[in-house]
Amino acid sequence: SKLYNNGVSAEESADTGLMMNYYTDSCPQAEDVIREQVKLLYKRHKNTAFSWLRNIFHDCAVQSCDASLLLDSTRRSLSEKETDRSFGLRNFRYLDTIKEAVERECPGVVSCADILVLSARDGIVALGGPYIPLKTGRRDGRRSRAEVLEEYLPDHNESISGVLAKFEAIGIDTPGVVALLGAHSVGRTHCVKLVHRLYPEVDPALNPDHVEHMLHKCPDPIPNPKAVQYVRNDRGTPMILDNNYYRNVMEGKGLLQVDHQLYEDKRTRFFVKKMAKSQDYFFKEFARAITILSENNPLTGTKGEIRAVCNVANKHHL
Ligand code: HEM
Ligand SMILES: [Ca+2]
Ligand SMILES: [Ca+2]
Repeated sequence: SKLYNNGVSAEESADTGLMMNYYTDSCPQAEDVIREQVKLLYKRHKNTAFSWLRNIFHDCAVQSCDASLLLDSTRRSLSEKETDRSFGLRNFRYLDTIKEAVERECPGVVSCADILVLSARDGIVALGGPYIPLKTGRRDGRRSRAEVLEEYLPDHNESISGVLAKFEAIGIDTPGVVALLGAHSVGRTHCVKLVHRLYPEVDPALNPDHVEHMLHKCPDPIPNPKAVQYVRNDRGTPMILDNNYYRNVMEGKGLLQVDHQLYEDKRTRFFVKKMAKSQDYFFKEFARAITILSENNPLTGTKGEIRAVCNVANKHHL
C-alpha cells in the first residue's frame, strides 16, 4: 500500500488512540518479548525495576508519555534526564536492551514510549506489586523537554498542595497521589536530597531511631555528589512494592519532605492510614493512578515517530 513519508502505510496511520494489545497484528510477540526481557534483567539487576517504575512518573507526568525522558542531550539542548529533577535516575541501558530485543522481532514497530510503560508494568509485578493491564499505541516524541520539567514534576521539598495540584492537572486525585507515592516503598534516596533534614539541626518530625540510621548513612552535611551515599526508602522491605511505606510515613520514617507531609496534611492523612491498613486498597488505588498516568496526553496516529533507538530521535524525515 502507499507509504507516507515516515514509512507508515495508510491503514496503519489511522489514529485509533491507545488500546489494549495495540501490537496484536503489527508485532504479536512484542509484549511477550518485553515481559521476558524484564524477567531476565530483573534477575540479574534487581534495582533496574526501581528505575522502570520511576521512569513512568518522570516521563508520563511531564507533558506526555512520549519517551522524552530517554533522549540524550544534543548540542542545542540539555535533556530531561540530565537536569537536577532527574537526579538518581539510572539503568537506562537496560531499556535499550529491551528495545534491541523487540527490534530483532519487529524492526521499527514498537515505540520506546510503550516499552517504557510496559517495562514499568512488568517491573511492578517483579517487585511484588499488582499486575496492571495497560494500553499501548503511544508514539515517541522528537524532543526532550527539560524547559518545562519544573512545571510538571514536583520537587522533593514541594508542599503537599503543590504536589496535589500538579497531579490533579493530569487527572490524578488525592487517593491516587497518595497511592503513587507508595512507589517509595522501594529503592533509595541519596544523601544530597536528605541532608537538609539532618543538618544543621535534625528535623524534629523524624523518628529518632531513623535519625540515627540516616546520620550513619549520611555523615557529611555536604555530601560529595559523586559519592554513592544513600538511605533506602523503606528499610523494612526495601525490595518489595508493598504498603510498608505508609507505616513508615506514620512513624516519622518518610525520607522526603513530601513523604512526611503526606501524613501531616488533613487531605492525605486519611488515605495514608487506609493504605497502611489495607494492601488491597493500596494496590487498587495504585493501579488506577498508574493507568491514568500512563495515558497522559500520548502521541498517537501519525504524531511523533517510532524511534529506532531510545536515546536519540530519528534523523529528520521530510
Ligand atoms: C511528589 C512526587 C515525587 C517526588 C518529589 C519524588 C522524589 C524522589 C526523589 C528525590 C528520589 C530519590 C532519588 C535519588 O536520590 O536517587 C525518588 C526516588 C524514587 N521515586 Fe520518587 N518522587 C515522587 C513521586 C514518585 C512517583 C509518582 C513514583 C512512581 C510511580 C516514584 C518512584 C520512585 C522510585 C521507584 C524511586 C527509587 C529510585 C531508585 O532507587 O533508583 N516517585 N523520588
Ligand atoms: Ca515525557
Ligand atoms: Ca517496601
